[in-house]
Amino acid sequence: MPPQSLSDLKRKDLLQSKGYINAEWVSAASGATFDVINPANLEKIATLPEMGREETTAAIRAAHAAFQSYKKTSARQRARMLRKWSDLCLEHADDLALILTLENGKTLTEAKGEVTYAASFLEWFAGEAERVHGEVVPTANLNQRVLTFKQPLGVAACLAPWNFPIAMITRKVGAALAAGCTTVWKPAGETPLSCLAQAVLAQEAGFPKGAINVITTLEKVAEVGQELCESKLVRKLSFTGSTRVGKLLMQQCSQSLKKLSLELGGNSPFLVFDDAKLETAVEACIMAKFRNSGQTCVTANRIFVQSGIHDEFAEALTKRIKELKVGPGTEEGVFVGPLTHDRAVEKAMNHIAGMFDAKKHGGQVILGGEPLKELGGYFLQPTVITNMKTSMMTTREETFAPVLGIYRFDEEEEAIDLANDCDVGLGSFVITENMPRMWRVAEALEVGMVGVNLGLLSACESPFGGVKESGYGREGGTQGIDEYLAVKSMLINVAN
Ligand SMILES: NC(=O)c1ccc[n+]([C@@H]2O[C@H](COP(=O)([O-])OP(=O)(O)OC[C@H]3O[C@@H](n4cnc5c(N)ncnc54)[C@H](O)[C@@H]3O)[C@@H](O)[C@H]2O)c1
Ligand SMILES: O=CCCC(=O)O
Repeated sequence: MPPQSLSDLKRKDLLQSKGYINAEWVSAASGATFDVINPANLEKIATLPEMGREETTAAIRAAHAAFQSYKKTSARQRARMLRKWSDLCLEHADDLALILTLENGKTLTEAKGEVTYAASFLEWFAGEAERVHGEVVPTANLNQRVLTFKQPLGVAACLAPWNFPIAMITRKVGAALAAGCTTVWKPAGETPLSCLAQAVLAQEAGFPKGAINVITTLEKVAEVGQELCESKLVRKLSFTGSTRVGKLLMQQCSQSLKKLSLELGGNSPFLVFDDAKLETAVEACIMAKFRNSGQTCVTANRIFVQSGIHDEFAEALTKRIKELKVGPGTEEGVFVGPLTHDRAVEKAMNHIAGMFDAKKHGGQVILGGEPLKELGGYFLQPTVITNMKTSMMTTREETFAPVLGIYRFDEEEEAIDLANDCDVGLGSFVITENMPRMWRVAEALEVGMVGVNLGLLSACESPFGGVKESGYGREGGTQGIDEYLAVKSMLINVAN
């Protein structure tokens, strides 16, 4: 039987119930706490300090003090610590996955996949650390030489979301520490435990006192966020989460003109053309839609299907979705776990049956459409709606749930226009066997990432990020580390 509760952890010290500041596990000065809830059964699994401005300031100061010596470490030293941290993640993958499943809801299989994904960023940035270099630039003035080098920005605030709490923290922190920055982490209040477990492993990997600090908060998130944005000691802020909060953080960072990376909401189009292989289209759609129960920033949100394959695709997809088992992530065979919090269920139900609902506008719910209250947690039936119209709410806003709406189109240009008629542009998927079309469509889509004949856009080697209101900056890839570095140029007089 798979592990079921936190008492099944093999390494008990991975479960921490305090914040982490300057290499010490600390409570909130006020003594306030908040509870972490298992979304599969709504039971309390932990109680953590409700930290605010005071603890955030202390964490920033600790990171700033640590930066003075950490910035002088060699890239090789930093790479070795990152590699060790990566190895520790893989060694304790079962425990990390269990913590993740219990606080986020995703299945143990997916959680293990996320741990491997998280570790891959640490290994990737270990390599990148040693490849940071400047250039010698030819000059018109022969009495001068110009060269550049790159230096760490300073303290980096890393704000992780609840949908991928382990991988999003390593994607940010791995790059920051590789670059020579020190860090303050702010996990989402729903899922702080897996970040704290990562802090335990990072500490074990040898990162010095103050290089890693973790602030835990649920109710005081606005206060903590504001302090991280406004502090002049913080030189970089990286946030993954909603566009609403991303805009707020950008405003708050304007006073200190911090460098920002914002990986915000998406509304990924999934385009199936008549020439697609049916099985490829169905399997890619299952992955793109049902990974993490639809709570992924690149989740396929608008499924555009060409008329010639539309009915066959809708039928095959619905048949396949009926096979997906819904239940707690710790149960064997489950493919779709609960949503992570009650707001997610509410939002999805609004998209299906709210004021601007799909049903009212002529959508046909051909599968699901209701919460699964009898399961005891934040569960929703996997839902398929056909006859989708652009007037519906889910056309404009990502649903972030296992709700799949299918739109019909006739021409390639029409599909591109529909896909681009959107304020955000993060992920996209194109299913076609026609190579010239693949290029045409990929180049025309206003997004940061395109998946062709697959349903997953996640790889540490590939730059991850968006355009439009999906934010800016890239994480992972060769670009990821540059977000934490400043280029300095040096002009040298070589005249005799
Ligand atoms: N891009 C992503 O990976 C991602 C992640 C989470 C949510 N979302 C989108 O956002 C929608 C709403 O989700 P939600 O209800 O959790 O969103 P939200 O806007 O309430 O919060 C999003 C995240 O921002 C943090 N946050 C909230 N207010 C903050 C503040 N003032 N300062 C600093 N951090 C703050 C929260 O801890 C949370 O992690 C989802 O349905 C989805 O569309 C996207
Ligand atoms: O949801 C945000 C990140 C998902 C991913 O990296 O695949």
